[in-house]
Amino acid sequence: MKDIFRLENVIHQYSGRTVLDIQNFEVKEGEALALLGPNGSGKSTLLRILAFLEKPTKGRVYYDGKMVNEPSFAHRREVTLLLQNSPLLKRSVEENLCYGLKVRGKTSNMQEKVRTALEMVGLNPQKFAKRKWFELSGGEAQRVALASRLILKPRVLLLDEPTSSVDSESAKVMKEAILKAKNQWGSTLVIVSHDLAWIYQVTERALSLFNGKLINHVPENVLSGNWEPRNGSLFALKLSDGQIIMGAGNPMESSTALLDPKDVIICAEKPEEDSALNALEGTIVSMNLVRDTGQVLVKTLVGDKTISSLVTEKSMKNLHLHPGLKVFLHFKASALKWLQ
Ligand SMILES: Nc1ncnc2c1ncn2[C@@H]1O[C@H](COP(=O)(O)OP(=O)(O)OP(=O)(O)O)[C@@H](O)[C@H]1O
Repeated sequence: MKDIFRLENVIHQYSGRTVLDIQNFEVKEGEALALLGPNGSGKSTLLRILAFLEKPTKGRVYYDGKMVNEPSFAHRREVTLLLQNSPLLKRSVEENLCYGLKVRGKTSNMQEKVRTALEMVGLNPQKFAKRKWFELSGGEAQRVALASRLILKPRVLLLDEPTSSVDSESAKVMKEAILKAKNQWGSTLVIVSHDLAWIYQVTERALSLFNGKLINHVPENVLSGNWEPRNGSLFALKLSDGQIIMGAGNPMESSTALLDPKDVIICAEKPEEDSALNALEGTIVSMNLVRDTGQVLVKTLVGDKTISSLVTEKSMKNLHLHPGLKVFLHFKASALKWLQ
């Protein structure tokens, strides 16, 4: 598969403050990529750069193998962005859907295309085509916004928190519509979402952003705070409930550690005391099946931190894990990796 996007040494700043710093980043044509990361880590900024709505302060952006200096109409008509609450035109549903086609001069068979696009997002065309923008629920409005992108059969569909303010039925229908676009037309998908269960059902690869940097392909635990030196090469981070996380290594200037969820083991009982091993007591707050892997991403609240662990479905059943359950998280101090 060829690269549809390639970014090289991209830096983006607002008022002199660097919010993105990406050395290399590629998106393959036809793939579905998840962009994860905490609030303010730069995900939306990266999507706006990919949508050619912003030009990075420094660095090179390649689209379809060619470096883009000044984005043209041709770029923008192939790449479309859907936001959390994408505004609709103050017109009927049908007119909203036709707008993009008209701008692109694709005015043949518009009625037919409107019908297909509405059906794709689970809205009955007879019921919805003539409705005004204010005669829709939040979920329906977002589905219309998605349909108005899908009708264009976009080469690239960028989605920024597409389901965060919709009902679960709309989220399910939107997932199916997006997958159809990928499977039928080969649309490339880049999706930002905090809904891990939803995003893992749509995407096949995930990258995480932290402080504007791409750090990993799995949802990492980011443990930041005041790491204090302890005996030997151990450092300690005190949590709000008095428990302490121990990390081994040399944090230097950095005060942020990454912990792979695969390295965090869930135990029902308190493990034996060992300074090189962490054993933290917490309460499970959520559990999501990770698509195709047979693993479950379990989030546990420990003091003021939420720590994710990946467990197999089998051990989930053996341990009778469920939200609300008190558990112990077990991981080696050496499992922490320091972000420089
Ligand atoms: N137009 C802007 N002007 C100034 N600062 C901005 C602008 N847009 C974003 N920022 C800042 O850039 C940083 C990255 O923001 P961005 O919205 O890309 O993060 P995000 O990961 O999408 O966050 P969230 O998940 O909360 O939407 C933040 O510190 C934000 O305040």
